[in-house]
Amino acid sequence: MPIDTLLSARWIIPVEPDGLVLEHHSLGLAGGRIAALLPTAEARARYPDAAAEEFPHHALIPGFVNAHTHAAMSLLRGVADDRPLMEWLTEHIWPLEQRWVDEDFVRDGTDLALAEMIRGGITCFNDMYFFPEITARQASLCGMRAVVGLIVVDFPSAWATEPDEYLSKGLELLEALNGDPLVSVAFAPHAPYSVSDEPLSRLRRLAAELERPIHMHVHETAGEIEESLQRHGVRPLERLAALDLPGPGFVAVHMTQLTDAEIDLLARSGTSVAHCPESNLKLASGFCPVAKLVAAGVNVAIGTDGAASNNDLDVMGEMRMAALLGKAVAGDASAVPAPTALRMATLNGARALGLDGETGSLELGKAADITAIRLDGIETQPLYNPISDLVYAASRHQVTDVWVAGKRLLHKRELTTLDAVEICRRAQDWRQKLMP
Ligand SMILES: CSC[C@H]1O[C@@H](n2cnc3c(O)ncnc32)[C@H](O)[C@@H]1O
Ligand SMILES: [Zn+2]
Repeated sequence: MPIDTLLSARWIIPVEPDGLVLEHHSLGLAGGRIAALLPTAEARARYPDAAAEEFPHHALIPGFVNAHTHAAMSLLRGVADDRPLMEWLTEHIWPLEQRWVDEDFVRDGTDLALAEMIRGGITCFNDMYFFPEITARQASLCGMRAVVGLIVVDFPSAWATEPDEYLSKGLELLEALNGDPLVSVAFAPHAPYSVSDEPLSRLRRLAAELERPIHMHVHETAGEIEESLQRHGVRPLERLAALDLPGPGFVAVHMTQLTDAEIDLLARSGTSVAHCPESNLKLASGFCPVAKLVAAGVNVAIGTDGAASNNDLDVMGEMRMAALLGKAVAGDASAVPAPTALRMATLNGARALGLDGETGSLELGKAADITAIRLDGIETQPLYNPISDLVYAASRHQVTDVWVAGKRLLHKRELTTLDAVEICRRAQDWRQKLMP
């Protein structure tokens, strides 16, 4: 296919190979895919007919992958701050969800999250929430890449009443999305403490048969371990291992409580960890031992969690926090260096979701999921090393342009497929309803 678009930038950071920074290079796109990566002078001579765009002060990087979120919870941002997980969930969030969550809530909350994520350079998110068909529809309408969770939980909600119904509705969605180029599904049992063995075994069999990932909160707090020891006589991961859940398609979210033997189990099984440092800090859940996991060979990705426990959907911010916190927890300033943090926020997220053949790095043949970040402002001067600036100094406000599968969703900080004014108006309506 002939090159249709040439994006020329001061820096291109492909993420694979690790740490590489290319100066004055261009990406050639063809039909929404990366078809060329070469020095700009050569690219201009070779592809004179391509639509050319210059990014003279920018780095082009792979779009960020948000490996764990609850997009629609953006409408609950700030409703119950400064509480620990179980009090936050059982006394505030779950009652609000029982009262308010319906198709309209998920539509408007997802749109708000999509707008925030795109403006933050995110091109793919892994979601877990009620009414996943609405999340899938909204992601698809705006052109975002998404993995939508087929949720399973023992308690009833406005979406389904019991595990069998959650699973059968989920399978209907899987069928409806079959062949969708941007939106796919993962099985998403909520947590070990909220899903019983029987539905876990059933979804584990389905996930293997249908080759879909499993996405679950695991070992989020010390209280979760205590409760499992009392109820089941074993720690949650041991129970999940007995049910054969850990494996290359398993995405374990949080993982703040880990023994060395458990880290070994994660590494041996090929399980990915979705690290959500800001949510873990805000709920005082604990610290994920990222440096130990990386050293053991575990694929560590980065998630924001929902906006009700964070309170933003900013993967760049999480990437910086992951690098800083990783060093502090390890007691080693060389732990989680900047290129590792950038890889966690991009390619490792794609790998956790089984999408590393498609996205997560700027490599030939992959989808053109690209983020442009301007690095000539005061905040990133003088610039010695663009990867250092991206991780330790820059912020999401420097993101100017975002493409998913070659389609530009953000142009000079303006959303091209979402109506920002209408999204804010609807968010305000919800605020009025929830807290009149
Ligand atoms: C079954 S839909 C997802 C469910 O998860 C809740 N949730 C949001 N953040 C967290 C978290 O950090 N730990 C556990 N559960 C969380 C959300 O409110 C939905 O009810
Ligand atoms: Zn979560």
